[in-house]
Amino acid sequence: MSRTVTATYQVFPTPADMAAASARLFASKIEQAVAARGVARIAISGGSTPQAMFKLLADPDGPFLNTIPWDKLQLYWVDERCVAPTEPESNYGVCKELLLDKVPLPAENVHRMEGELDPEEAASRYEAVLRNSMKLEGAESPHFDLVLLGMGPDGHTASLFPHTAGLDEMGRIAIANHVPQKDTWRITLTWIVINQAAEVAFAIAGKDKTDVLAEVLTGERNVEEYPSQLIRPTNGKLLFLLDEAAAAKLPATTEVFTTPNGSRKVGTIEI
Ligand SMILES: O=C(O)[C@H](O)[C@@H](O)[C@H](O)[C@H](O)COP(=O)(O)O
Repeated sequence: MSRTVTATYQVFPTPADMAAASARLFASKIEQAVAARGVARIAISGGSTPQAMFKLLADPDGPFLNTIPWDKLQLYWVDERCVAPTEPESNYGVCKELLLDKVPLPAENVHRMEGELDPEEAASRYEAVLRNSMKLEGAESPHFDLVLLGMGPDGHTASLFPHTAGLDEMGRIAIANHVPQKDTWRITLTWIVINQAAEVAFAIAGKDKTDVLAEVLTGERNVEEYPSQLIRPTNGKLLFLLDEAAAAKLPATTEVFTTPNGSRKVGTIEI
């Protein structure tokens, strides 16, 4: 029996409630990390799910913009499409529009993957960015305080898609991964690096994720088919922030916990 970890899942009524929980987690991890070490290192994913969180973090009337110590945050990406930062598919470009252009996060604290470059060159350069910014030596691995992930309806996370070579990369920090399903290349952190984080949180919403999430969390282990199953933090916490739709086929939650916006359901699963 290989190593298992306890995944905690918190279920919120709507995608907006789940996004609010993601924003609270983002802010609280920064506060905790800065209190402990004077700096917070967070890696974020792209796609559509994080966009509501970006808007909440940047909201001038919200609880985050003027309370997060932005100058103490070092922001990284989990993955990037191989496009220029000005393209609509760019994970960095979307985050820049919705968040970076609206918050006082110093430009030198923003570490984007250079999707406009040759994929392998971009991956190598990103490894150097991580090594330099985290002052890594030798074979030291990056340690993020938080890695925020999404999950595709095919069970991929980051840009680790089913049956792609990236799933077998164990010795690198960041790689170029060819994704035949999309006839494209992506730049992505490896699952080995993601699992070194102090906390990994999936933010997942929508009925198109119901079946795949149930497979990932309660089905047979099949990481080639469901790469999200590779995410089992070595010493960290694994959290799933879900809306009711995405969580519909998970075991009924066992407890209720309260948030600023009311009580929420929580469950745990060994994976
Ligand atoms: O570059 C990306 O697209 C993401 O990093 C990817 O892994 C994303 O998290 C999932 O595809 C879910 O995407 P949605 O949030 O759009 O469902």
